[in-house]
Amino acid sequence: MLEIDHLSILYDNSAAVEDFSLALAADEIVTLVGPTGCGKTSVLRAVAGLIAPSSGEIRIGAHRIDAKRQVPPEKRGVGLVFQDFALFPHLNVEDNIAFRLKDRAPAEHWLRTLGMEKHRHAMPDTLSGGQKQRVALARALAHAPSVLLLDEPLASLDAALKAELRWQIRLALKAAGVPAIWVTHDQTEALSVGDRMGVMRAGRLEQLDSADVCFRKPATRFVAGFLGDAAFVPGRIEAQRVHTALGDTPLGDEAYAEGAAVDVLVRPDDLSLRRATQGNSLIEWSRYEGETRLHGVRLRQGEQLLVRTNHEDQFEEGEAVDMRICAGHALALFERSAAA
Ligand SMILES: Nc1ncnc2c1ncn2[C@@H]1O[C@H](COP(=O)(O)OP(=O)(O)OP(=O)(O)O)[C@@H](O)[C@H]1O
Repeated sequence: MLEIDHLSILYDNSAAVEDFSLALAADEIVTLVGPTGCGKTSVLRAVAGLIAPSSGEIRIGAHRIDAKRQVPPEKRGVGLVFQDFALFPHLNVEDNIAFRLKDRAPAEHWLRTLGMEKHRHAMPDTLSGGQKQRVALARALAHAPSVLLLDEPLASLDAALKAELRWQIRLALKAAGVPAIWVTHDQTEALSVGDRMGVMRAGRLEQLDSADVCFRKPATRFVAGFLGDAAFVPGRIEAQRVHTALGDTPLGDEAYAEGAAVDVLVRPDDLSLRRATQGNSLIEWSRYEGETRLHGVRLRQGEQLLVRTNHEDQFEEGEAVDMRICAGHALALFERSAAA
């Protein structure tokens, strides 16, 4: 059990984390994302016991930690997995995993579960990055932590390995039933492996929700833009629909007065393109992405929007097109007066 209650962390009187609250459910994985320097690692360091809270309280099982009451890191039952693996270079794989364990059965279990059985006698410097991270994870889980903290665990691995390993890590955490905070710079990772995700900005948690809610209904324009390409198209509420120059879309469950002026969050896959000599836009550029193509499309009134289409939809630079909102779901709305 981990509860973080109104945590603030100051370094030299400068706030790195402000009023941060998070309670993890029994086997819940929460990913933490945000721009560099927003305070993600500081939250983990405070939970691990490497720094003290300046104010607020952290509860880990029966331990209560605040500015005045500290609990040494080794007594907290917190497991750590870092980007740089932090394996003991002089111990082989199985001894790394079983380090300081009286009963080696959990080490054996996680060695096998994470597919490292045939490497049990290998030394760390003979392993690939992905294998090292499996060993680090196996070691952390073999010690039965009450909570696991992962700080950029996949940052030093290549893209294909990242995609495979992040899912293996999620499955292992779920099998272990251990709650975890998983810090990452990678939006795709944050969106795919967490039960919930927290988006931080300048020390504060700006949104804490499921990935789907954060992506589709971001609490702020910052969250909208941080999690993917985002354009804000002016719209007006009329007869329970949102009307824009690119067509109209259903109104969600937000309460907006008839006639209200809004900005509609439009992502590249919410738009479609159709060749039309008198269309509302011109193709400025197109980029092949494999399964899809990304197009920079300029409205005749001036603004450029990004549109993602199937790879079969090819357009020439300068070609006239009609750009329309094609999303079937309600798009997120922001008050027109809200500051960007
Ligand atoms: N030991 C320290 N002393 C002084 N300032 C620090 C210290 N550690 C971190 N900071 C500052 O606190 C802020 C938050 O840092 P932190 O490492 O928690 O951010 P982060 O979101 O993890 O960043 P990154 O994504 O780059 O790892 C930053 O402004 C950083 O410069």
